[in-house]
Parts: sequence; C-alpha cells; structure tokens
Amino acid sequence: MNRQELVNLIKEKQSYLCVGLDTDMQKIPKHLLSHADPVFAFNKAIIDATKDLCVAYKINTAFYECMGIRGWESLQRTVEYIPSGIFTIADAKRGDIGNTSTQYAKTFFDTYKFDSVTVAPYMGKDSVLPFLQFPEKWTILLGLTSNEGSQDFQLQQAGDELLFEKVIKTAMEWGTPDNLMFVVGATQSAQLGYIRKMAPDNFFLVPGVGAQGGSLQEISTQAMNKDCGLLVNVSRGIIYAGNGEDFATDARNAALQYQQEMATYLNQTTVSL
Ligand SMILES: O=C(O)c1cc(=O)[nH]c(=O)n1[C@@H]1O[C@H](COP(=O)(O)O)[C@@H](O)[C@H]1O
Repeated sequence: MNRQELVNLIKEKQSYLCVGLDTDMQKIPKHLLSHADPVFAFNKAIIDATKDLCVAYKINTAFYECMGIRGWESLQRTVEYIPSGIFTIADAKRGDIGNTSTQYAKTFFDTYKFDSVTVAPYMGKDSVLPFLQFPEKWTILLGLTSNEGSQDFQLQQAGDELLFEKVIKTAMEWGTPDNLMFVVGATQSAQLGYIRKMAPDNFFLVPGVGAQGGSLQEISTQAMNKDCGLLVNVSRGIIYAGNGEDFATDARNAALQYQQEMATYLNQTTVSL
C-alpha cells in the first residue's frame, strides 16, 4: 500500500487506529481452545469485529514465534485473512548485516506479504537499506520507544543531540516519507511535538495507548500532520477488552471508542485529507 492509499484509507474510515494482534494463548477465552488453531480463531473474530474501524493490523511476531511452526502457521493464516486494503505491519524489530537483513525483508515482504516491518536501527545504514529497497513496502524504524529502557540509550546525549534525534535525522537521509515511518511511543509526551518538527512528513507508528497509559489526545494534538501522519496502535486495550463468549463485541466496542475519538481529532485539525 502506498502513502496516498494509506492517507485515503484514513480519510474514508475517519480512523488512524491500528489494532495490535498480540495474541497470547494464555489470555484468549477458554472456549476457543478446542479449535484446531485457537490463535487464528481468536484473530479471525477480532478482525471480523474491528475491520471497519481500523486502518491497520500489527502482528507482533513474538507472540507467534514462541509457538514454533504452529505459531508461524497462525501468523500466515492471520495475515492472509486481513482484508486487502488494510495496512499490515509485521512487528518483528529486525535488522542485521545487509546480507541477512535482505533475508528478513524477503520473509516479511515476499513470503508473508506484509506492507511493512518494524526495524531496529542499532546496526546502521547497511542493516536498514535492504528493507527500504522493496518497492511499495514500508520500513518502520524504532525512533523513540514507549518503554522505560528508552532512557538507557535513546534519551542519552550523543554529541550535541540525544541519540534518538541522531537516529531519526540520519535515517531520514536513507528513506523518504513514502517508505519510511518511525516508531514513537505514546508515553513520550514531552518529545512528541519535537519529533514531529524533526520529521514533518513521515508517518509515525505510535504504540503505548491503553495498557501502557499513553494519551490519544496528546499524540493527536501534538503529532498529527496535514496527512494525519499517525497510526496509533492499541493491542491489549482492544483485543482483551473482554474475556467471555462476547469478547469480539467487547473488542469492537473498545475499538469504536478509539475510532470515534480519532474522528474528532481529524476534524479539529486542519488535515488536508
Ligand atoms: O514497535 C512496536 O510496535 C512497539 C514499540 C514501542 O516502543 N513500544 C511498544 O509497545 N511496541 C509494541 O506495541 C504493542 C503495544 O501493546 P499494548 O501495550 O498491549 O497496546 C506491543 O506489540 C509492543 O511490542
């Protein structure tokens, strides 16, 4: 999916919601455990219940990889079930020497046909470029993450700037707003507006709303740009909104609240949508 298609989708759906499919066997409702593929049964119900309210699904591969071959099968069934026209994110946080990054890129872009993959910047340019070289695919680079550990490296001084600033500014020379997004944690409210000034046109994938306590209002007022420029991810706050027979309805209701709040911010901001 290209940038214009993504912007159009946000406009049509009045939503920049990304539903995070962090599906944990220990947390899904017990009645699903008799299915041949309980993880897929859960994801299918969540997708059916939320697909008109969100513009993206993010599959965090850790929740699938931990189950070995069965997990990869659940991942494949899930990504194939997501309706075409909805943006897909493989949240795999990859990155290695160029030769190896190319194989990671093939895995998620060619084999599993995701639109995008999350990438860690620590190994530098040659580890990131192989992802950026795939046409009509997106690299989502960790910029400033939502977790406490972001203080250990990302928020440390690196010369006359903080390390995350160096990462974002440097990576903007490698990719363009048509193929490069940044992960910016919703919990980093002090930095959101500043990062938007640094990267005025790039989309941001913003996790940390819901279970991690980030505010949708703060993100939207500080970091929305003229094309919206935001994909706000909520995982546990939506998929585990309920735990009974009606879990999908509960997830839908949670997603609907986020979507309705997003529609108000889209209408308040002078978005050129
Ligand atoms: O890259 C990510 O998606 C990510 C980056 C980050 O800084 N913080 C973060 O929470 N995430 C992911 O976003 C999701 C957040 O999940 P919830 O806190 O349950 O909404 C998880 O899949 C995390 O792995």
